[in-house]
Amino acid sequence: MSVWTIILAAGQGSRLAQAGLDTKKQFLHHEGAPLYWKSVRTLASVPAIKGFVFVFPPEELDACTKDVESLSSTDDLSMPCLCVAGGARRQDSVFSGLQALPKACSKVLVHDSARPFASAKLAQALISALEHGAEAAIPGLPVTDTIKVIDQDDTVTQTLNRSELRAVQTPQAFDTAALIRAHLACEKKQLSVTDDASMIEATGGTVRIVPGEAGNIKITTPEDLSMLNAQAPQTMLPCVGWGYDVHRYGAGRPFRLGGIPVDTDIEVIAHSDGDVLLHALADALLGCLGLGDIGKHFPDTDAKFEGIESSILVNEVLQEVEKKALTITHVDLTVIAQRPKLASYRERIQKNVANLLRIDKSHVNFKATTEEKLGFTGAKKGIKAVACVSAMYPANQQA
Ligand SMILES: Nc1ccn([C@@H]2O[C@H](COP(=O)(O)OP(=O)(O)OP(=O)(O)O)[C@@H](O)[C@H]2O)c(=O)n1
Ligand SMILES: C[C@](O)(CO)[C@H](O)COP(=O)(O)O
Repeated sequence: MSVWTIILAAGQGSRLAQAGLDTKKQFLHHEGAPLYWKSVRTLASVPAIKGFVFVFPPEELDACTKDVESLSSTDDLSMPCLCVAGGARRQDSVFSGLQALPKACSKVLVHDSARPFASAKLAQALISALEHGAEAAIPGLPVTDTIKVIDQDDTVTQTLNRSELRAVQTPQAFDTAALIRAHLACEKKQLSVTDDASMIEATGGTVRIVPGEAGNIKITTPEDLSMLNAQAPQTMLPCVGWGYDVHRYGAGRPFRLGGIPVDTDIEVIAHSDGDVLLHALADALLGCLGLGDIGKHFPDTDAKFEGIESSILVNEVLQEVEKKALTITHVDLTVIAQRPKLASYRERIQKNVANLLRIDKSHVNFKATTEEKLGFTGAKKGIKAVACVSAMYPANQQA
């Protein structure tokens, strides 16, 4: 059985926008990734699931497609991820997703990215429920409030028998062909619905209920946002990484420090661009991550790093920082050189490193010193740099 999952992330989040939230809820940052990715991390562990189709707002499709590629490679997700543009209504977005499914996909889960806490066990139970011949299986919880029907004047017209009621959630599981048929039929009848199971019901199919999960809430209002933090209590622990690098002076690369070109006739011998400060910084970041050193990640025997800008190397290390949800808190950088004089570059280097690390410049300290004409720096044969990075990492993860 080939099961794919459609992750719906094309909504406008208008109820939260009205409450002043600038970012659409599916793109809120959560556990080091956009919220929509949380469900992928959960559902990818279900053996029957073979791929994902993401539905994004059309205006954000290109940027989101790149993000999905990068998240998928960071998480080593070994299954296909397709991205398509959604429509005005939820059901239009689902239909876009259905059209992107491969022919081999016999069953499909449709899931709101706004429900980030659905479990893999729930998805598995839904898939199993389909095996007994139903066109759809959906999670539902008994309602605990008494539900009244009202008219336009807010007058109660009926009290429903709550033992017959279920509050339904996503993911909802479907026989793919049946769901496509139901969508086409509802489109013809111009039927607007709030979930996909309603379409199966409207076209005479069978929808089974499996027990839903109390924690599987849909982030809809500002009150729900507090659940994001409540669900992920983050105890952060401190760590420190230290980096050191040396470059010899001689005919080679133009002098750069902290990503800034330095106006001097001194050149640096190097395989990369020879930015000794960014190399020390990259080593210190790798130190925090427990991932060795830049020699291991970017060997100077590899032609692809020849002449490479060191900020590119730092950016690659920063992807690891992101992956481990490390928060960089402070950076202290020291350059040791007899020449050139560097005092006038202090602010530019500080600002550039802060931009590179996406932290405030008040947390980047840059200083330069000499070794009183001693040693190889004193003899003006080369330059060295040391970097110290302080960071915080989530306690539930190795630094
Ligand atoms: N045109 C739409 C509308 C909704 N959704 C998705 O459907 C899920 C459930 O919808 P809802 O919670 O209503 O999200 P929004 O439509 O974004 O929120 P709002 O109704 O407040 O605008 C969300 O994951 C949302 O991204 C979608 O993909 N395409
Ligand atoms: C599909 C759903 O999550 C089931 O509860 C719900 O109907 C979506 O409704 P919304 O108004 O699009 O949030």
